Amino acid sequence: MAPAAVVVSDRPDFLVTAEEPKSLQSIFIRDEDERPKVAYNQFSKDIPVISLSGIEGAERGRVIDEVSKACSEWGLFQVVDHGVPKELVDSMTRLSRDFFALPAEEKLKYDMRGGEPGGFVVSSHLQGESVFDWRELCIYFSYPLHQRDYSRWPVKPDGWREIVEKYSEALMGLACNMLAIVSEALGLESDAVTKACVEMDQKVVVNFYPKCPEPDMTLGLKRHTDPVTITLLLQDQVGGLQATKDDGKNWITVEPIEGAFVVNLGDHMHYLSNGKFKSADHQAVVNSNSSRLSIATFHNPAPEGIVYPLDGVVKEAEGEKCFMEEPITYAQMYSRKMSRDIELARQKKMAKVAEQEKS
Ligand SMILES: O=C(O)CCC(=O)C(=O)O
Ligand SMILES: [Fe+2]
Repeated sequence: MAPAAVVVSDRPDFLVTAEEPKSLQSIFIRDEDERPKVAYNQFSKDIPVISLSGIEGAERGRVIDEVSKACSEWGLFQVVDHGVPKELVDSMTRLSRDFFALPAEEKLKYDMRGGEPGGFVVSSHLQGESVFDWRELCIYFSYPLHQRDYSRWPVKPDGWREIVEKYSEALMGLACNMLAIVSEALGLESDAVTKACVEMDQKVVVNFYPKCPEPDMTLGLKRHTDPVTITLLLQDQVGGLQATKDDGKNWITVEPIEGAFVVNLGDHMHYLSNGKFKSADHQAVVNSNSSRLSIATFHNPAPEGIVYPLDGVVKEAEGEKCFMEEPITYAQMYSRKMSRDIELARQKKMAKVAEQEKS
């Protein structure tokens, strides 16, 4: 039964109904070149798995070397022995699943389609998408603390709010530790990246990908790079996160590792490193056997934070050039990226219409 909510866009209210759909609505069908090329459960071991055990002591040098290599090649790696308590991760996962199992009416109390800061939405919180993603999501704007708006934090299931608070704090700690390692991997002081972020902003995005009737025709989350500095992603054991390091020619499915976080560098980090470190190029695929849960925790600078290669990264004496013409703010970087994405999608759609009219 459809919920009694005011539909303010053509975005569907929810994906999961009592009756599972037998086929995909056309709004979810991707062009052939965007569809999955590798199975959701054909796992690859190419993405490095790095143990953080001993990073405050004798192991720091090893971790820096491994992170440096992974960031130059993929902008992506997994970490284990990261110190985030297992019970916290387990509670966060269980309560997240419980949230998506709530009736649509309950989830839609936090409907984000009117542009509200946080809550529930289907497909994406971004405007202007021409094809929808096969996902439901719940977003928590968690940092800076003085901007936290608890009226957008779901009260159900019981106890989730408190767990999200603890989880977001633990992940802010891990993100700062990882950014210290990344700074050192660039040959800089450990606080170089966090200083460039001024005041760190954090968003916890809980992604739920229901079973999909025609998973080969669609994506759970289209190909993208995260705009942020660093993302910490927790995924369940189903599989579906895919990455490419050669502009989409070859894709791999990241092997789910119990209790690990996938660490993703975003565009901001790519710019700070003068392109030495990649912004991970990735997507999420879905399947018809089981639903999947992932929790992406994004960390980025304040809107006025400066996007420009960090002092000391560009080795001019070695003939290296700065690859940005001028510093811009993070807000500018973000809005340019969004307009570029929308423009590319528009051009693609027009080319497709022109092609159809010819034939
Ligand atoms: O679900 C996943 O594995 C990927 C999620 C992701 O890339 C994102 O939320 O930006
Ligand atoms: Fe992402």
